[in-house]
Amino acid sequence: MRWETGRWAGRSADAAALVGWMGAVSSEPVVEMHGVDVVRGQAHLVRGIDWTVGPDQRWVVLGPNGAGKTTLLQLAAAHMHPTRGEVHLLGETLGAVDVFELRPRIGLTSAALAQRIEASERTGDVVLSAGYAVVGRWRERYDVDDLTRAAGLLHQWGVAAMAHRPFGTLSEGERKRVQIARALMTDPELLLLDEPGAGLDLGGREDLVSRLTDLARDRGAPAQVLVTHHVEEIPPGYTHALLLRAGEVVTAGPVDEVLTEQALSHTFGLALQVGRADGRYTARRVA
Ligand SMILES: Nc1ncnc2c1ncn2[C@@H]1O[C@H](COP(=O)(O)OP(=O)(O)OP(=O)(O)O)[C@@H](O)[C@H]1O
Repeated sequence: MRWETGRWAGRSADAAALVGWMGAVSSEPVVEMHGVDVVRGQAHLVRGIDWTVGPDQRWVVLGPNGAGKTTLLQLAAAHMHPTRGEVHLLGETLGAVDVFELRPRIGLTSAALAQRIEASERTGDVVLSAGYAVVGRWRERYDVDDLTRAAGLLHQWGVAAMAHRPFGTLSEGERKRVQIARALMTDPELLLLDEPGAGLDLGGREDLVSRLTDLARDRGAPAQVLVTHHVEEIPPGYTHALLLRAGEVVTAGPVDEVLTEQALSHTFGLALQVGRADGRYTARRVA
């Protein structure tokens, strides 16, 4: 397999400039949802969703447990179809496109995906096998470009030293970074991160936020959507926010305009005091 551009590994200054120029030229939305409902039995998982993600935008999706965040991400990953409404991804329409052709263009990390990785799988293979959208090596063939790209991503995400170790022996923080490297392996146009900070200690979270900040600020990087429960996990460089409560959008737009005390308090159903320093947010209950 081959990739046309080496966005992440060993990119030259000329190539970086070219990618930046191409990003500026292509302003087509990567995600567009209109009036989207997902219904299971009597339950509305999400309702009336209107949402557009541009190619150079970085979105955080915030909301309490059960708000519908994972459902929204599953739609954006082409892993779920809407019950009503329209979902357009990378210029294609869900329901009128072969999702198996669409999915390699979208990088996804989620707890459900992580659970499918065998503990005995070698860490390097976890990243490498993303090119075939499989978990676990079998009889796929990889060329030197594949190996170079996987090695570059393992290095970029600080897990190169563990490439030969079984995935199950890695710490939670290391596993999270390996999953992001895997999600980037196919050079996706859209990167979806479902709670990448879950289960990390303070050091692990800070390390992840700092790496995600670098990725957010990389002009050649894909559009990004990060789901979290915690404003502390929002990497500086994220441009937009969508607040979700009981399956409905509370508000969505530029991050500074959306993350107000009023909107966050309504979203989480408790009075919150919100702080911001050096591009990072904090929130705590009003005493
Ligand atoms: N198949 C289903 N049938 C009925 N209800 C469902 C189904 N799948 C999910 N739900 C419900 O839909 C709601 C939204 O679920 P979703 O996983 O999208 O929320 P979430 O915001 O990601 O939650 P969390 O933060 O806890 O992960 C939840 O109340 C969940 O119980």
